[in-house]
Order: sequence, then structure tokens, then C-alpha cells
Amino acid sequence: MATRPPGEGKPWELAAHPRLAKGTVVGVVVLDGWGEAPPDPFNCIHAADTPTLDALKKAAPARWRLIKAHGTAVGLPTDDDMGNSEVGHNALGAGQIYAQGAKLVDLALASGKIYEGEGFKYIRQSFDDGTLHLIGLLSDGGVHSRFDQLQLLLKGASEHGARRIRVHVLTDGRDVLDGSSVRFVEMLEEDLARLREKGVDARVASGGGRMYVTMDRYENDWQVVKRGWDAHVLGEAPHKFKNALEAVKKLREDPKANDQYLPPFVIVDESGKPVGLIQDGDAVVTFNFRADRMVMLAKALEYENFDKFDRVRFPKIRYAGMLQYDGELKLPSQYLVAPPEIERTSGEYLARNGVRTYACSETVKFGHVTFFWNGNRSGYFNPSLEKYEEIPSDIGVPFNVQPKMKALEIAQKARDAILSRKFDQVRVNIANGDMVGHTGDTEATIVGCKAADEAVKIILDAIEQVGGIFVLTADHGNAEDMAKRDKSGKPLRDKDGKVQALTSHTLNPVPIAIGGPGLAPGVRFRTDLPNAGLANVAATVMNLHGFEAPDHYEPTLIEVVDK
Ligand SMILES: O=C(O)[C@H](O)COP(=O)(O)O
Ligand SMILES: [Mn+2]
Ligand SMILES: [Mn+2]
Repeated sequence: MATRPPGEGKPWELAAHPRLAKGTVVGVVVLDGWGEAPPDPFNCIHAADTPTLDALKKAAPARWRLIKAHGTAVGLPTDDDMGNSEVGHNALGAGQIYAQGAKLVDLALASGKIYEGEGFKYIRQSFDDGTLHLIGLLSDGGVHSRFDQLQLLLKGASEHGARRIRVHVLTDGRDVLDGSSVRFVEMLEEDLARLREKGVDARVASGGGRMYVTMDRYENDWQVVKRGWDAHVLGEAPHKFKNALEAVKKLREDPKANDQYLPPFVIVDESGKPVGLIQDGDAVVTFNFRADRMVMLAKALEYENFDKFDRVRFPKIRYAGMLQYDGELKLPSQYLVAPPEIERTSGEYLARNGVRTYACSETVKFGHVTFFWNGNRSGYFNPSLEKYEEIPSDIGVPFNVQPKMKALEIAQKARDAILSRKFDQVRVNIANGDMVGHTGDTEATIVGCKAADEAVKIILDAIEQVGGIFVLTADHGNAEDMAKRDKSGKPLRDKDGKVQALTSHTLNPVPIAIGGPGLAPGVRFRTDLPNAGLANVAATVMNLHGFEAPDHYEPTLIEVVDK
């Protein structure tokens, strides 16, 4: 796995591909959360009517195959780690496998280097007189954060001088089973009790469900972040409890309650006073390593000038992210672990070689096909060659209520971009499989998968009209398995006999299909790369644009044979 970009110093100009022509429009479609699994009633992709995608599969193995989208193939610590959008789109766009945030934090904690870095030295200045606040997702999903990393950080920070610690917990139920919040809070409380025995004043101070409190993304709804600010910083929330375990247990008594959407709560003392306001002189660490759902709070915590909501009070704190969440904005300016330096992405190469690109998705996935695709970099490489378009997502409506999401609108934008002939690459993310899959609602996910298939048809029809090429793939699995299973693969049932919904991503591989009238007849998938993964896609796409990929890229999936 690369930690430094190996292509450094080499020329940006790409050699012409010996057999494939330049100038053909390439449509790149990423179906979010669309893995491959055996037929099963809880495989929503199988259960849905998806004639367009079914037809593509018939071209296997020459023009349809599976690729890896989880674990070490995308830079995660182990092959037990499911894939996710960040690492998936990073690999798709970068063409190389980088050690990702989860792994870099593991290494920094294991070696103790995390405590020697600038970020930790900075927050430590608050330990004598202030409180250390840790804010983040309480989960072992490994997508945004990991519980064991929080445990190590609590231990390490107290050993390095933190005397008063407050944890602000966001319950998950999305990357892990709904209802698991109770167990995570129990485990955290045990750790905090152990710290208290050692004389550290350590407590949970506030919390709420990740999708309703704090962890919005791509500025979809700042009210989510405001709820978090009010609870974590100001100590204000509609629900007040004596401890966090009571909080999650009580809030979950509502029959409609769900870990993802628990309302904000604040922990108060005997006199009703919040136990952990964020005050002048305190230190704050947001312990998520993934950026997209922390960068909004990071802005609120760091920016002097801020107008997204009324912060009421802007405490003078020392703030560090677990990682730096935005390398362009240098936000946060202090961080505990340096993020992967993803450079020489295919987007940058193609822009420097004159390829005109259009990228589009709806808000909840917009950063995936732009920011993540481009190696966690915001903005254009060359504004005169690129256009990125965002379609506003529905706000305040759960995705199982509107499972078609903006699939049709995205497809129409892509179609118009293809037919305009103003672009060489038209790239979209279609969100349904993932966003509806995360709700755990099987019926709605089936509706969402059908809508995604219809969107693909619109795009492929446009590619057909202009004589173009398409590349269709996914970033990780989700909708193809909606049931929690035992080791033998049998769905697990709860005490009422209901199958337990799997809201998370999966370890499954994802399909990749190529085709279109512009694809030279001799192009087919190589057979010598059985273990290929998402990082092999970038070289493939470069070839289809008529270029050889740089040497340090993972190899292309295609070859050209005489016909
Ligand atoms: O942030 C989320 O919605 C989930 O934790 C992961 O989903 P994504 O990786 O598909 O964005
Ligand atoms: Mn995804
Ligand atoms: Mn997802």
C-alpha cells in the first residue's frame, strides 16, 4: 500500500493507447451500495425488476465481471472491513491503493506516535485547566470511527495528562445493527468508570442519533449540526438524563425509535446542570477519521466567522480532528493523525491531458463523485474543462419514504451532458441502493433499485445515441443483502421472530460492466486478474479515453484482441 504517491516527479502527459482511440464519450456510472450476492428474498437487487443491469450481466465474462470493494483491496486494515463510499470512490478515482484513515489511526495509536504529534501537543495545553471533549460516532462499523480507537484514545489521553474528559456520543445503527447503541454505551461507561477509579473525572456529556444530530454531510441540512452544537457545546437539548445508558434506553422505548435518529440529549447533574458544556480553555477532538460527516461540525468549531446557524456562544477552545478533514481548506488546522496523501488521481491526469469531464449526483452523494473521487480534494483541477453539478436531495424525508430519490433527475442531467457532446467523460453516482439500503427497509430498497436501473437505462440510451462507451460499477455492497445472518448464512431473527435488518454495507464484491457502440470490438476483460478491485478501474477508464495508464497505477482490467 502506498503512503507517498509513487508517481511523484514523473511527467503528467499520458501516452496514447496503441489500440484505443481518443475522443469517444465515456459514461461512468457508480451505483452506490450495489454488491453481488446469491439470489435470496433479502437480496433487493435480485428481488427488484432490473432489466437493464440483468442484460449487461449476460455479457460475462468478456464485458461483465466482479471486483473487490472491501478490506485491504481498498486500503482498509483487514479483509473483515466492509467497504464504504470514501475508500471506494478514492480507489475508483485514484487507481492506487492507499492506507486509509482507519489504518493510519490504528498505526498511530499502536506506536504511540499520535501522542508525539503537533495535534496532540496542541490540545494537551488545555489539560491542566480545561476539559478534554471527545465527539464522534460510537460504533465499531469502521467507516467513520472505531470504538476500540476511542478506547485507546481515552486511555492514552488520560495517561498523557487529561484530568477531566467528556465524551459526546453519536449513536450509529447504520454501519452496525440498530439497537447496538445500548451495548456501546454500556462498554463506554465501563471504560469511563475505570478512568474514574484512577482519579480522572470522565463522563458522557451529550449525544444523539448520527443522522439527526451532528453528522450531516455536504451541507444537506445545517439544522442537524445545530442540534449537535446545542447539545455538545451549549448543553441544550429537549431530553435530559442522569447518565447516557438511561438516555439511550429511555429514548429507545419509543416504538419508532432508531439509533440513527435518536433525538439529542444532554447529561445533567443532581441539580439539573449539564455535566459537560464546552467552555473557553477546553480542548475538543472529533474522533471520526472520515471527513464527510465531520467537516461541517469542524467548521462550526473552528471558524471565527460562521453564518450557517446561530452558535449563541463561540468558546475559545483548542480543537483537533482525528484527521484533517479537508486538505484544501486545511480544516481543521490541527489534527492528531495525518490523512493519506492521495495524489495523481485519474481526474487530475485526465484534466491535464485535455479530457473534458462532467460529474453529477444528488447532494447526499455529490462529494463522492467529486471530492472522494479526486482524492479528498475539493474544487476543479481545470475549471475550463470540468463541470460538477449537484441536484438537491430531499430534506427531512427518510429515504425509505422517497426511495426513488433523485435517480431520474441525475440520469436526465447525465443524458443532457452526453448529448451536448461538450464532455468526454460523464460521471455520476446513483444513490438508491445505498441510501435506501441503510434504512433497513427491504420493500423500499427494492423500489430504489428499480429506479436505479431505470436511471441506468436513460444513460445507456444516450451513450448509444452518441456512439459512446459506458463503464458501470459500484463502490461497495449494501442493497444486495438486507438481513443479518448467522455463520451458515441463515437470516437471524429477533425475539418477536422478525428478521434482523442489515442496515450496513457488506463484504461482497461489486459488478463492473463495459459496453456501448464506441467500444472497439476486440475489447474484453483480462482473465489474469482474478483478485482485481476498485483501484483497477481508473486505468481501465483511462484506456477507454485512449490513454495508457501511468505505471504506478493498478493494472487495467481490459485487453484488446484482434477481431
Ligand atoms: O455515512 C454513511 O451514510 C454511512 O456510514 C456509510 O455510507 P457511505 O460510505 O455509502 O457513504
Ligand atoms: Mn457508498
Ligand atoms: Mn452507505
